Amino acid sequence: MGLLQSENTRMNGEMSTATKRKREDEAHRPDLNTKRKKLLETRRQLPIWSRQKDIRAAVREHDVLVLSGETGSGKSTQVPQFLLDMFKNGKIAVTQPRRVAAISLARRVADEMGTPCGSSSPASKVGYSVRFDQSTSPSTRIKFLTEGMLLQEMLRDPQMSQYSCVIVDEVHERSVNVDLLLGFLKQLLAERRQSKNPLKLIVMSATADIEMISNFFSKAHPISRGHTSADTDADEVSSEASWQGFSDDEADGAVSPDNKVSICHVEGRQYPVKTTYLAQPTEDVIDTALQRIFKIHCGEPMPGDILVFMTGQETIQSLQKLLEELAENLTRDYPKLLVLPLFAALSQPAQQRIFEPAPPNTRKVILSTNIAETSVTVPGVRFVVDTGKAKIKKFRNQIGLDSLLVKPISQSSADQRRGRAGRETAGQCHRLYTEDGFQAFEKDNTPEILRCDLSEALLKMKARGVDDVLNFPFLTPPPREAMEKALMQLLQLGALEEDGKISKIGQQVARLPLTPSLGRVIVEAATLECLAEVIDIVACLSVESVFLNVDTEEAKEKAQEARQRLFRRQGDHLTLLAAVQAYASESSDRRRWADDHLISHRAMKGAMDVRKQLRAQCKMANLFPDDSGPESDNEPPSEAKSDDILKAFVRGFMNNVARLCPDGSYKTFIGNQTVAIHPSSVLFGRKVEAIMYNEFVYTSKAYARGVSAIQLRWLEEVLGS
Ligand SMILES: Nc1ncnc2c1ncn2[C@@H]1O[C@H](COP(=O)(O)OP(=O)(O)OP(=O)(O)O)[C@@H](O)[C@H]1O
Repeated sequence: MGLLQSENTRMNGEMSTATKRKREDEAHRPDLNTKRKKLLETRRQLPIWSRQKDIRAAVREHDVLVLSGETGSGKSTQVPQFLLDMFKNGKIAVTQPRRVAAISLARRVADEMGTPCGSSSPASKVGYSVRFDQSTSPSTRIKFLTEGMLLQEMLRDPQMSQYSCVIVDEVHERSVNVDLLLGFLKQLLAERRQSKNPLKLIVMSATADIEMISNFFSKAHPISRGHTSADTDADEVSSEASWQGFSDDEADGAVSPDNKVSICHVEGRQYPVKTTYLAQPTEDVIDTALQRIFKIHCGEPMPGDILVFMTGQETIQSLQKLLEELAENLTRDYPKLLVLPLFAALSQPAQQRIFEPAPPNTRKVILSTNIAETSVTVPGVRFVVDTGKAKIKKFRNQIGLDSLLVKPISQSSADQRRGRAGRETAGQCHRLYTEDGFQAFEKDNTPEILRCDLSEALLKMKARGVDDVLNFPFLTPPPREAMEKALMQLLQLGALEEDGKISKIGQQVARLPLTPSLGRVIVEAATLECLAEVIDIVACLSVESVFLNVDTEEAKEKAQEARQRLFRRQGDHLTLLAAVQAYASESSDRRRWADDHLISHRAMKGAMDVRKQLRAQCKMANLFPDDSGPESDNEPPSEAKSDDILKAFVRGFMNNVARLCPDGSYKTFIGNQTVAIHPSSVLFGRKVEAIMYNEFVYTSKAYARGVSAIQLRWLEEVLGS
């Protein structure tokens, strides 16, 4: 009876929650509708609007459409909506290179369609899926995903049966993931062509090599005709009803499956962007950026936010500090400045702050890496300041590792950056390099597949059943040597069997949203029964730096004192664990605790999010010893467990081990390169038998970051296992 009663109460509770949600949905509906109607006016002005019939016809005609069009012409937001009615029985997937774009586009398209976004309501038609954050509903019809997430989905459902159409957006970025996706999709198109559920593919970009992509899929059949935003075809957009219904008779089912490719080009951009260059190259780009930002701020009328493209987190944070100091001295004659950073390691909510309007009489200045370069529209931005540089991942053969190097961007990237202005009104793009400098940039981005470690890509291919990776249909085949190296690494990790087939461990690693090395660490930790602790550390490694940078001597002393209790003599990994555990067990005021310890509260919140997601994923994969998941949250590990934690890391990072040499330097096992412990490490200045590190960075010299002391005999032990 008691059970029944509580069951009843639970059901009543559920019913009332469902009813409440329905009521809330209904209460919001007029709002959503008003917003939709208002946005419809804006959408009608987009250059792509008048091309909807062409685009639908092209999709109907062939399985593949390659669509090019200026930045801001409306590709990412409009094409999925144009096609929605053609695919009544399946979803549309839209891939993006980065999560910030996937989320903001999902929100925008949901607003344009007058539907709630993501998991906020079971009726929501638009959702998104990015690493560590999935937000969809049972009614999702259009799903924005990062390329990596679609690849993950492909492992679970190789036929991608839930999708009738895949849109691969911003293909010019040529990440490894996009190249892999195109190869898989080419194979899948052929397979599904024979089935009752054929697949359609649309590949889009403003700056990609259209011919090369269309040749990859097949011979091209151009259907393009010159068209500008002024050529609006009145019939097509005459009323809201025609937009809603799309019941034109060519719609459903009328497909002509073949392996030909349609090409469509949308001409015209909505608003002009004035581009300026420096007369002379600059020596100090941060200082030049600072001056330019203030020149715009003090000289240009409000409103008008500024988006600045920088190289990475460190340069962003130093410019942010300078800007904020100077902004304090501005007289009341000028508006206030609100400086917002944007880089990949920032937590999702912190990234989303850039989309919120600035307070009254305040100009937003967003300091971003290239993650805001494509696809995003930051409302309010009129001015783009481009330093012309980015951090690029490059595989260094000698040391067998990826490292990040600061390099000039490509012309295509520069045009994408410029394209972030002129989206809501006329804009300006301030290029902090000369016009000759621009001409000297490479035309397109070098495909990542030609310059980075391929182990993650190859593991994904193996997990998807591609055994003969050397003969995979790559858009640009990577060098054979790089492939062989990656296969060797996977073999070392135990992710492949001797015959090259994926192992059970490999399958487990491939399903985790982590690099093969970190994934292998997790699987090893499960065996060594220290999974909860290792997840805490991996969570910290997946977010921005947890320990705040301190630059003055005084701040350094203060930090040293405050953090003393957290520091572990074994190095950074166990120190991070101590920090997460102390933060998680702080029950009164976590923010104050973080401030007192000069720890980033934002990073810690992000790490807690990642920890939650990773725990759930490991539980699903039965990696915890029992069903219950991690037992205790915050118990400091014993000495033996601490060793096991580090051994788990050694298993995944065997190639990142260096031993102490008689001259006091550390030399890598592979490549015999000298590597110094980074000043940010708790091991900085210490001499230990050997070190293991997560990252290799090359600035003034070669540094190891994320470092712990290890014993050389562990290597044998770990390899033996
Ligand atoms: N979040 C937003 N807020 C305000 N306006 C937006 C937003 N998202 C899109 N828009 C408007 O819609 C237009 C089209 O955006 P969309 O992303 O579809 O263009 P695109 O052709 O894909 O551009 P790109 O190649 O630069 O990604 C923008 O120029 C802007 O006017």
